[in-house]
Amino acid sequence: MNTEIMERLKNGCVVSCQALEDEPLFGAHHMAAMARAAEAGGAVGIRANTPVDVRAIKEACTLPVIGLYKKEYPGSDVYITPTIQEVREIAAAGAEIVAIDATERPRPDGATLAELVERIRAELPELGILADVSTYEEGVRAMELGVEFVSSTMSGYTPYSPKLEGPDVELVARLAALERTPVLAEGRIWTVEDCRACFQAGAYAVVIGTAITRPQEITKRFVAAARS
Ligand SMILES: CC(=O)N[C@H](C=O)[C@@H](O)[C@H](O)[C@H](O)COP(=O)(O)O
Repeated sequence: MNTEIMERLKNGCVVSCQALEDEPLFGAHHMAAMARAAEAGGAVGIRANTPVDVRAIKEACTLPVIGLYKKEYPGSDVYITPTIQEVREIAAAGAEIVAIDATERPRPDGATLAELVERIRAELPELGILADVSTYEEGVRAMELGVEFVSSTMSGYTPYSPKLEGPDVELVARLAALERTPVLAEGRIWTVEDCRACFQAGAYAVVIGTAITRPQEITKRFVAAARS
């Protein structure tokens, strides 16, 4: 992929602008506004779900977009851009990078991670690949496949990864120590201290979602604090 875009992400904050159908801010218009706010605040990139949101965000701001397409298929637990079909749609919407599930769980179409990566390279050679992993072993495997980025996104969301309150800083540190593929820290980054800890652990960039773009969850935390 374009190395200039990789450089733009370095040492920066990526804001994940996602709202599912059952959330108050669902809709491409809201997500595009969130992306503009993130850009105004100095974010270096946006992470966004669905082709329609990616397209609206590309029109609304100038930042590189890490696109994903959450889709559930019967019989598979993999839901982040599970097959080549979703990858194609995300690329067509204008994302420079696609985030794919890179856990060891079986994909809905039976393809292995290696096969999916190979297919993306053959069909969409300009597209960067970000591997969403939940463990060190999955991160190493993704690095071996030559992806552009590995992210700690899935740590805490597979049955075999640790359930932590904050980000999995240790996973980021172990993968970053390999000095092989840029490692993004993602998942449950709630505070500036979390963010600093991830950079200190060697993160190439940090992805913050809920703490910036899910007001109902932010409200819940304050409400809980008010009652305690
Ligand atoms: C596990 C999973 O499906 N994570 C998703 C990945 O795109 C999103 O729901 C998260 O919001 C995103 O990773 C950012 O994390 P946080 O919102 O915790 O800052």
